[in-house]
Amino acid sequence: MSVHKKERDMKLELQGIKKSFDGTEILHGINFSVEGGSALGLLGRNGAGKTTTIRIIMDVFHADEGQVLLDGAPFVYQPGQVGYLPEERGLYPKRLISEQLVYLAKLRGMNKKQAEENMRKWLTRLDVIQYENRKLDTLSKGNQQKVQLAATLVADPDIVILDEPFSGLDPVNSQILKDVINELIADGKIVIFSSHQMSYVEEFCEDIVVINHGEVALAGNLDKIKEEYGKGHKAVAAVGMESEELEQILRDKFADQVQVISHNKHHVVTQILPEQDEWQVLSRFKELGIRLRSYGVYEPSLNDIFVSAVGDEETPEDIKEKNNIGTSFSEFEPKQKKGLFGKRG
Ligand SMILES: Nc1ncnc2c1ncn2[C@@H]1O[C@H](COP(=O)(O)OP(=O)(O)OP(=O)(O)O)[C@@H](O)[C@H]1O
Repeated sequence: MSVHKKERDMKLELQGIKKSFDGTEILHGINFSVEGGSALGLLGRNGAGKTTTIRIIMDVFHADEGQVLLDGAPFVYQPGQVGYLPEERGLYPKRLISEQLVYLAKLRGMNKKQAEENMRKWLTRLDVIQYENRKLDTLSKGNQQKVQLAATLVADPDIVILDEPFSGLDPVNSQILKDVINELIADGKIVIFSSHQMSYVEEFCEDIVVINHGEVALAGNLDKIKEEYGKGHKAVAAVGMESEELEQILRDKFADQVQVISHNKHHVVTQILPEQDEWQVLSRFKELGIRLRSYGVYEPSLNDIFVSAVGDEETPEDIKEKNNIGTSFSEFEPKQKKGLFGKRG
């Protein structure tokens, strides 16, 4: 809202956030920050602690330790300043859409005229204005979702937190929402976007934070993370061979020259071992009669990065073990971790 600080200057920071429920610590010291005019992807497996983190920002829960800061000062939650689309949507199914939105806008500090104008503005922008005098539960799932989004944005919040906003939207409506999110970013808002749909995260999040078992497993600028992650890695594919078969050959016959990092349907990701020569690796393929279909720079997807960061660990002990001996992200570039990763513990 215009009464708040100019959005573009804003910086929201979480410092050392810890939270326990019934004596069990769920968040072990969450640190991240996000600035106005950018979107942060808040990622993590189910139960990692994303919603709990958001609820602390929203002042639903108090942190046991740590603090939330806005521009360096303790953040005092004000309803008009933050728009939150929770995973479990919050509107009343049996009430008129227009009434609910106007009510929410007034609750968040707007006068009646502003509230009515904004209700129409957002219903129009999201292409659901034709339903303003209908009850929510008479709309299709996708249109209900768009009304929920209008309710999130109705008071023009400076900070927008969206939990799986694309769920239930068809491609046309997804495009409308993508455009709206890009407009929010261009307007200088802080956008926190929590989703398991990596393609959307890649599309508009400048930075990401991956929470794993209540800890920040990976954080930073997404382009830089991709660069770091792909550094020194080659994606290899061979003619007439599935990735699994090629991976086995690499493990059996190339163990002195390359390390296998991972594989997917299309290729095996490798790293040449120190002191080894790439040309010798290529000639060994030739000696073994393996024709390469492709051999080139590995460009990781966010999905690859996410899986490497959180793996399939079930316990913190597994994470530690994996970070020491496995193929987790932190192993790839151990000396480059500083500044890119959040601290553990
Ligand atoms: N009010 C609560 N009381 C007790 N435990 C809770 C409470 N809220 C969350 N938890 C626990 O905290 C952990 C993190 O939950 P949270 O909802 O933050 O995960 P999430 O990352 O948002 O997961 P998802 O992707 O499935 O939504 C879970 O183990 C959950 O059971």
